[in-house]
Amino acid sequence: MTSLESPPMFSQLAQPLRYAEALLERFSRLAGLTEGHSLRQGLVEAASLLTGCELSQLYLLDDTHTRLTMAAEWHQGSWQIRENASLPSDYHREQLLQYCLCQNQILAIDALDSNLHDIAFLPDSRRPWRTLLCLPLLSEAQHVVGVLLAASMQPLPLSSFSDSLRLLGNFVVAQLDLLQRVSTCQSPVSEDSLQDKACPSGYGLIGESDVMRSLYQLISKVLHNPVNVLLTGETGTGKELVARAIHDYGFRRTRPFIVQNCASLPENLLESEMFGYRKGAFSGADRDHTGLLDAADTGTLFLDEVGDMPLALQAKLLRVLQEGEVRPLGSTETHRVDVRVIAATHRDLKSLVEAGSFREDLFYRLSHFPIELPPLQERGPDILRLAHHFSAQACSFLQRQPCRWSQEAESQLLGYTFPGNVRELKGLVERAILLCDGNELLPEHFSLHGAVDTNLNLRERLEQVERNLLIESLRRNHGNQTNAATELGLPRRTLLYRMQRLNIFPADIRFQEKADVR
Ligand SMILES: Nc1ncnc2c1ncn2[C@@H]1O[C@H](COP(=O)(O)OP(=O)(O)OP(=O)(O)O)[C@@H](O)[C@H]1O
Repeated sequence: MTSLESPPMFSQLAQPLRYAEALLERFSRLAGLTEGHSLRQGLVEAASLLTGCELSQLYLLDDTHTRLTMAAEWHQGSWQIRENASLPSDYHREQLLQYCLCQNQILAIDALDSNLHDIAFLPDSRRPWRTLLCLPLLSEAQHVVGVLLAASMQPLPLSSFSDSLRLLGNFVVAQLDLLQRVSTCQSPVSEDSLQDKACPSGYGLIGESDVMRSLYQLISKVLHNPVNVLLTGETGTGKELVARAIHDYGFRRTRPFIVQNCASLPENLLESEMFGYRKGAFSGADRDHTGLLDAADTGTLFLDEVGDMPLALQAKLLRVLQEGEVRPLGSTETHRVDVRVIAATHRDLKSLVEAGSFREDLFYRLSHFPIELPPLQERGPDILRLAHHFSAQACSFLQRQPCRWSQEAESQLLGYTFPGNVRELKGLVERAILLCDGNELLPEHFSLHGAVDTNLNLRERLEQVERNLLIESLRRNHGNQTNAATELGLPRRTLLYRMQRLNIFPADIRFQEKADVR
């Protein structure tokens, strides 16, 4: 007979082969479990029986990694149910757990001393706790996601179990993860698959509604044709995204794509940014500076908020569009550039032309090919496609499991008007993911002022609808009550009276206009 040598993992154990057999048996038992709670309980039972400890506990971090919860406990031969087993995010009172979790360090203490070690979180025992083992548990991605603890009143050599128990603990973590993934796939909400819903539908944009299909049609017409494009539509409808799509899928895709927001700089700075300057052009111009039009040469220049461009600069831009010529500040010479200009605005350029603040000739030059982006409200089921896409994106960014959507949360989104369009939806979903401790998104994770609450009676519901309409109009008019009143066909005094009656405050009118980092 050949004798089996004990692997190093078992070398310090008194009866390595018996232990290995028992461990194997636990592995195969746990592998057959298909319920999360039996797996968690199975692990603490195994840890206790394999080590001979009277106590074993499993702590797991929630999906947001802010709360550590005791997921199972085995004490004095049976599973325990403890209330309030959830610990605050810094686990500061449980220094031992904190050390193990935050440092990803195995902790084995042979002589526990309650004066030295803070062990108040351990359950009361007949005799003092004497030895303790804390093992950080890792996910497949090697992130610490929990702690397996074993404690005894006996002087046990607990460190000799640490490697094998850690393998068992990590195995259970992987099984729990698998079960969660399977349950997410089987949930009725995700029947038509999160993946399908989240898939970009055209040119990297999400949306399959008729209005979005018409948009893709228009985009396809200008991909290989260098006409100037004017993108219009409410704020947050995706104008910049479309501009990028036209560049990325068009014949200039390997060339530069430069973005300039015309509302973000004062006139002289905008001019020097766009056209560049020569050394000495103005005080402080101590060297030549290349402008954005040169940087975008052979590529695309995206001019956002073009309606805010000062009149003097509009004349210079017109010259670029007509002649392809640029003259930097402080230079007497012009040079040629080959730039495709895509302009965007959420303002009505025609009325700006009528008001004399936008040049008519530039308007016609820019709007060779106008594309209007539909407001989110007109995109029907795309609202949920986008919502699923943003939640999947946020979860993957946070390295957590995809969240399921409850039907109530979905209905609430569908009943909301989204004055900030896709940008607002994105922000709401990202916030909801952070607020969601479990893995199902519920209405309480969204603070939708405009959503219809089905518990209200008819009068209250009508008031809610009226309130939303007023807020929308005020937001559209940047808080200007006179303009909002005109838009709503009300005398201003009536608008003020209704605002007061419906408790509309300035804070309700403001919303995050530019949540995205450019
Ligand atoms: N169809 C879409 N699919 C996926 N994401 C979208 C879509 N439309 C917009 N977004 C996202 O919404 C956010 C706002 O889009 P974008 O900045 O392009 O809007 P905008 O119309 O240019 O806004 P503004 O007029 O305020 O400049 C971005 O994060 C963008 O990626």
